[in-house]
Amino acid sequence: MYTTPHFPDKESNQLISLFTSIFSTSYDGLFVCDQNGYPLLYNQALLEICGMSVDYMNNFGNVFNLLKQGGLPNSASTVAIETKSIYSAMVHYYNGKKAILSATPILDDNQEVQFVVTNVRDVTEINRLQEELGETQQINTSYQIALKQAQEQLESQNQLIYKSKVMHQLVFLASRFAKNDSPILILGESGVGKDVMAQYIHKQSQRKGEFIKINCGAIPENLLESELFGYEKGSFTGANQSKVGLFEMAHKGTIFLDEIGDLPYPLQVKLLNVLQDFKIRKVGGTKYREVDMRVIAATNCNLESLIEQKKFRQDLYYRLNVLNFTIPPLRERQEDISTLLFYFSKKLEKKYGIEMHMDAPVLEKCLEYDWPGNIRELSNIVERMYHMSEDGKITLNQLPTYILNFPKIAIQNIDYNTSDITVPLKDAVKTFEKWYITQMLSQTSTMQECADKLGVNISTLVRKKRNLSIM
Ligand SMILES: Nc1ncnc2c1ncn2[C@@H]1O[C@H](COP(=O)(O)OP(=O)(O)OP(=O)(O)O)[C@@H](O)[C@H]1O
Repeated sequence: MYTTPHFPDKESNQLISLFTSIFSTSYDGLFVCDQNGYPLLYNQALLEICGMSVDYMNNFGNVFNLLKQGGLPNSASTVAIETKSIYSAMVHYYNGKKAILSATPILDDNQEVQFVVTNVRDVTEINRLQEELGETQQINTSYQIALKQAQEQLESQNQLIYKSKVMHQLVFLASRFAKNDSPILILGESGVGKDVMAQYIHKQSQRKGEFIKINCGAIPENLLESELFGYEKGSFTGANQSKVGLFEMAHKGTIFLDEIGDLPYPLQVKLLNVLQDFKIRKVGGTKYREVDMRVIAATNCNLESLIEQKKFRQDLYYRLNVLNFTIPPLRERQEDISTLLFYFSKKLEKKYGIEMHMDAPVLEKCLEYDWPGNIRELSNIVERMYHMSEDGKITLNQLPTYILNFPKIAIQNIDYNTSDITVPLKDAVKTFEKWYITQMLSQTSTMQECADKLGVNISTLVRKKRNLSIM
């Protein structure tokens, strides 16, 4: 301690009152005991930190006994008395407070302990803040991991991007379907994302095997069977060695049968047999093998109408249709248009390194357009606009004219009494046709009945439905 010339006389009462106020105004607990651990002095802060009363302090005897009886969780004074040196420790009091104790022995001329002065600093709040900080850091780390995963997902191929409520509900349903092994039939127009959805279901499932995709319409009929089932060596001319089929490759995984409506009729019964007992036999083989696979099929055809036309087996339809959902066309989920525009432009920016800036009228036009090719078409348009633009700036000039001139009309809105007709005849006829067929479909129970009432044959109706994007 340092004093100045103004310091009062050592004997004065002023000095005692000065020390008393220092003691009582200290935020730290102060405790002074003699060489036997009997308390001599303490302050209010000490009582609050340790959770003790004046009565208790006056009557507990010495600190050694108190410690033995468990009245204190820890004591620094006793150690300082025994070791004659300064001792610090951390203590967690019974009232929940945490403190750092620092006990300093005061030695006489013979180096014997006369007193011990203990400083008790409440660190409960600091500890709490430290814990909070630790927790915040942990949360922060987990957010960073989640953000990184989201970023990786965005960068990886075949991502399912959506914002609309209807897609949220579908993805939720798909996640539930992913938990079991029943066949799933995914319906929807071309380019709506059936393939992406099938992959999503596989990723969400516990299936460790591969996701195998086959486009049933793209492989010639005579090759399809051997592709699906595999073949044994010598089973036909050119089969120089045996080949594993796609069903077998999908063992423990998922087989995705795209364009199932195009599966040749004779193969449909073979697929049905596989779906019933999950046993396959290679072409030219004699042995059956069990396959554990999940089957997801997809089509943009109206299977019910194909059944009516005897082009698709009803029993196979029932087997495939255990779980099903229809992915709506893009024009019915406008919220997804801007999200997908943003997603595809980010992908291009990443690939080519030039930022893309889209004028607001371009987005408006994209929202008005009906996207018959759905997301596939949207993705292609974004790519085209990007490559046609100068420095990534997209204006209406980069939009194809058919989107630019696309009429946003609804048949119900055409005013037949006005002379101010601006819609081209071709578009007006198309819009009317779409409205008329939709009305007729809603009033009839089968495609055949609808075709009969419209006076067209069923294949015309199917073609018109597809061309006019009628679901
Ligand atoms: N929700 C989506 N998010 C991001 N990309 C998508 C989404 N849906 C589809 N795509 C992309 O659009 C394209 C067409 O999707 P996909 O092949 O899944 O459609 P489909 O319905 O299976 O079409 P088809 O009936 O012609 O086989 C693909 O490039 C796909 O990556």
